[in-house]
Amino acid sequence: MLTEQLKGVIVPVVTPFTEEGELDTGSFRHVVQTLMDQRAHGIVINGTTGECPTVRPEEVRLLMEAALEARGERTFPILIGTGSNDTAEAVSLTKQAQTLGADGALVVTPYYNRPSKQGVMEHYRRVADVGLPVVAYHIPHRTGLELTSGDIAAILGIEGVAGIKESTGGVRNFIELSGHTDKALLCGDDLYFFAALCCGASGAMMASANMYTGRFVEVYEQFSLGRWPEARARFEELVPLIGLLFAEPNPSPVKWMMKQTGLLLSDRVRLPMTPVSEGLERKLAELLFCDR
Ligand SMILES: O=C(O)C1=N[C@H](C(=O)O)C[C@H](O)C1
Repeated sequence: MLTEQLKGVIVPVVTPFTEEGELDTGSFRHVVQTLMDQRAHGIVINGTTGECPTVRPEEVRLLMEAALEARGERTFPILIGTGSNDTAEAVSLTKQAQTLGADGALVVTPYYNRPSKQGVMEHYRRVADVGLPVVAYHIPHRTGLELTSGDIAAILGIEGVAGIKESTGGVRNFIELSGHTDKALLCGDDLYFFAALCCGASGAMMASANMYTGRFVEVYEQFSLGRWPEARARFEELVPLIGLLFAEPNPSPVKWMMKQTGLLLSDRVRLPMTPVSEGLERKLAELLFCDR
């Protein structure tokens, strides 16, 4: 069951493009390999950080093939983002993810059309019926749909839903859900990573962990060993980085950094996403420089 594997640092991987905006599967394979070498606990392909709105299903197939190649025989959960505000499409994308060999699907709540709670429940029931474990993704500031912890508990009660990625910008839902579900609670808000662990999260899905993955993993490892002050100290070291990576729309800042460190050949994003400003480049460079 995927639920037990949904812990630690799960990285929503960036989708590398060439300078011309074509998919760069070679860099993607290299990034996945690096994430595994740095002890990440899993990845998400085609998440928000993977620029899902502009990545086509055929490209998701190519990314998955590259990730499977990098994984080899290792145990390393690979999830694919299959969310849509059209239930039929979310079902179809989840079926595709299952066929491609994914271990689970990350399914954001239906955005923009603001369905009723009943509609949201039915959406998840239909997607979970595909038979691929589902991680629901609650991110009200992006979707325009806010759920209560009671609503989330109801979604977690659906058979086939393995966990929730929670990005409400706080820890209240972790406090209210922890101890009331055996499904995985994952933090999807990088700045709350340590706080969420303290409030019952089993791990996090964080865009920032594309960079310095091993350091994010150390926070989790220290926490798991009960060394909370050490975990907190490690996390505090990462706070300035997280701040800068979200100072402009994700994933442009993290792609820029990954290019500087040689992880990516290009920091190209697809419109409507735009490159980082020169001002932010300077701040990111300072952080990279100080780190050497
Ligand atoms: O790609 C993701 O999944 C994440 N996206 C969030 C966002 O961009 O809002 C941030 C989080 O780190 C993971």
